[in-house]
Amino acid sequence: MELLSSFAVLLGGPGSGKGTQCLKVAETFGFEHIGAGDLLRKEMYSGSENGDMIQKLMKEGSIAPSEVTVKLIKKAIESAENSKFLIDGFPRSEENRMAYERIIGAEPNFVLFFDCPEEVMVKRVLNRNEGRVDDNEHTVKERLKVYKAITLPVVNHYAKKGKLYKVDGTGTQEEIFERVRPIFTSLRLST
Ligand SMILES: Nc1ncnc2c1ncn2[C@@H]1O[C@H](COP(=O)(O)OP(=O)(O)OP(=O)(O)O)[C@@H](O)[C@H]1O
Ligand SMILES: O=c1ccn([C@@H]2O[C@H](COP(=O)(O)O)[C@@H](O)[C@H]2O)c(=O)[nH]1
Repeated sequence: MELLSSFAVLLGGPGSGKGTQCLKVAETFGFEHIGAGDLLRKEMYSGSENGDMIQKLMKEGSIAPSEVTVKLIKKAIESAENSKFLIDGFPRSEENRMAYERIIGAEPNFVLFFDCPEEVMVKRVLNRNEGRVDDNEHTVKERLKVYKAITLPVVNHYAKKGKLYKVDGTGTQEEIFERVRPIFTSLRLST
């Protein structure tokens, strides 16, 4: 897709801090932040025909069909004025990744992976207090199972390709951003 000049992906478990760090990167380095979960939540509340299906999957901690998520991401890329994108929380499965590569025709320049202990991630999710349908003890446990079985293979794929930057996801938001900042500074992605 010609609209993409730089394309970074942020992955990590539930509550690892992807969304929080994406906002800081977007503001500091001028990227367009595309949150896959945010797009799905918007679709869920829009009254679309997929709304009930998305809500059910989110409550279960499962992953939405690739065509649905890729279509939403494609639309967000096409309607953005920016050509530098941060994709937050996608691809979540090898199937997601392959669908994205087939439909959008692009691979990320690099991938940040937030490495965070489970107990820290669970605590953050349960304290989030944003009224999300998946911020409860049952769903976070299911999300962790999905993350380990289905998302970590994607992380390993990018590691094998030499595209993965592993970031310690513990500490304060500011401490984590000071680990993220040099990665974006040193890569000097095109504008
Ligand atoms: N370093 C941090 N220390 C304490 N709390 C944090 C930190 N980073 C983020 N949080 C808080 O933890 C919660 C989860 O963070 P965030 O939404 O960024 O994670 P995420 O990886 O995008 O999660 P999810 O995949 O569930 O959407 C939020 O309430 C956020 O404000
Ligand atoms: O690519 C994606 C991204 C998200 N989901 C579903 O949404 C929730 C919450 O996602 P966040 O990125 O943490 O906001 C996730 O557990 C999935 O149910 C998805 O299906 N595909």
